[in-house]
Amino acid sequence: MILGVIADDFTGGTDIASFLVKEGMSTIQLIGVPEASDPTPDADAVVISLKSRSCPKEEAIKDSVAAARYLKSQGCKNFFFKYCSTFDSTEEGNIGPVTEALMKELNTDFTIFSPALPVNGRELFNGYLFVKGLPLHESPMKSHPVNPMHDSNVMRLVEMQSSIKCGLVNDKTVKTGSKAILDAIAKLKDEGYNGAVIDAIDDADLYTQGEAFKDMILVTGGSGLGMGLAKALLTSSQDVKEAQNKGRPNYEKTIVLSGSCSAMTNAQVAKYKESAPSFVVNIEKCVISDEKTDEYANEVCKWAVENSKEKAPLIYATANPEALAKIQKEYGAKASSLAIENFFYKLSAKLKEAGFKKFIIAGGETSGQVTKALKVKGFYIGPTIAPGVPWVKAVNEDISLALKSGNFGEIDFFNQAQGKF
Ligand SMILES: Nc1ncnc2c1ncn2[C@@H]1O[C@H](COP(=O)(O)OP(=O)(O)OP(=O)(O)O)[C@@H](O)[C@H]1O
Ligand SMILES: O=C(O)[C@@H](O)C(=O)CO
Repeated sequence: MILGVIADDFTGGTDIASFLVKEGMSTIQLIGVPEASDPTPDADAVVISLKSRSCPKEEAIKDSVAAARYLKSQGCKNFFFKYCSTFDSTEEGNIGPVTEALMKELNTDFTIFSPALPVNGRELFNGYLFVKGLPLHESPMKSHPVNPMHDSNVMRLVEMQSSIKCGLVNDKTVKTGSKAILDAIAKLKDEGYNGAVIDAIDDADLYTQGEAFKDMILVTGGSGLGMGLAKALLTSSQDVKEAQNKGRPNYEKTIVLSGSCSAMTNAQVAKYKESAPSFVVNIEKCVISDEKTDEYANEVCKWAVENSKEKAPLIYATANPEALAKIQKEYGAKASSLAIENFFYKLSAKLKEAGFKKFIIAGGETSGQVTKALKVKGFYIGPTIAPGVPWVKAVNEDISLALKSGNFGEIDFFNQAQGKF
């Protein structure tokens, strides 16, 4: 194994995995930490996807350290803690605490924070994160249902969450080259820093970062750095098609499930509804009780079977910021999001029983629930649908999935995913 990745959610895991595969690294993604007795994964890169992004820091630390220990036991020397390119972690978030715990576990005294993903509009300049040209706290991320972002300064976010003293390597230094980056880090270390945010405004910056950090035991960041690191770590050129083969999708009964309320998913849902059968989830029916949710999931599954024609039917809870604020006021933010997640969990198990084999899912948490319900243990990473969204094929079931991060993909994504790959 060349690289071990600990991803804090499912779509985040498939996102980085797709960039690794695109550089020619054969990659397998595992759901949660495997048992020691499970077969050793045979791939250049192993991505362990957790569901730790929004959970209390103690739980996130426990799961992330367990993942690091497993990777270590498989001979891994290069570790990557993958979180969202929009940081998705408020003052109370766990990126800082998990990073500190991983540094301790891996016995290293310095790491870097590099969330940028320019191909999807997430750029870092002077330590400030921008989303499609807007500072993070002014972007649609300000009204995220679980992690609303109110600060765009990544150094400040890291220091608010942890005891890491976090400096900056700015874009001017990155553009000077990998040696300049390492010199800047040596200087920061002398000044007592044990972490640094690294700017990147384009892919070239990320390849330079990969070159600089290929010998760093632990790096943290988004899938952009994964691309840079994969290129730097691979010693010979690889056959990308070959690396993607095991993850190519089957062509069977397909369903689209959307539990993301991101701006892009709202637009994608609106577009897809124009030409495909669609069903909007009634939150009221999901908050009453587990039993009622189960009954409701049966009803919705029946609708999906009856409406499974040429185009895959869409079932969505996706709401715009105003509608979401109203729901959250009425039922509570946590209670409503958990109720929707529980609904998608129940529904997907029923859809599988009803013969659906291809799942296109929007939203990281939602993908986590669906994957769990489908009893998928891991995936082979296949061809890319949009930057950061590959088709993946379950290692233990005849099921293909496209797990889309909330804001990823173009407006016609749900149609594109149903094309030929
Ligand atoms: N109508 C709704 N009312 C309340 N909560 C909702 C509604 N629709 C979705 N949610 C909740 O919002 C959350 C969306 O998170 P999810 O991770 O699935 O999407 P995302 O944050 O846009 O994606 P990503 O993490 O990949 O960027 C989930 O917990 C989901 O249950
Ligand atoms: O980094 C990203 O933007 C995505 O992989 C993600 O983590 C969103 O859930």
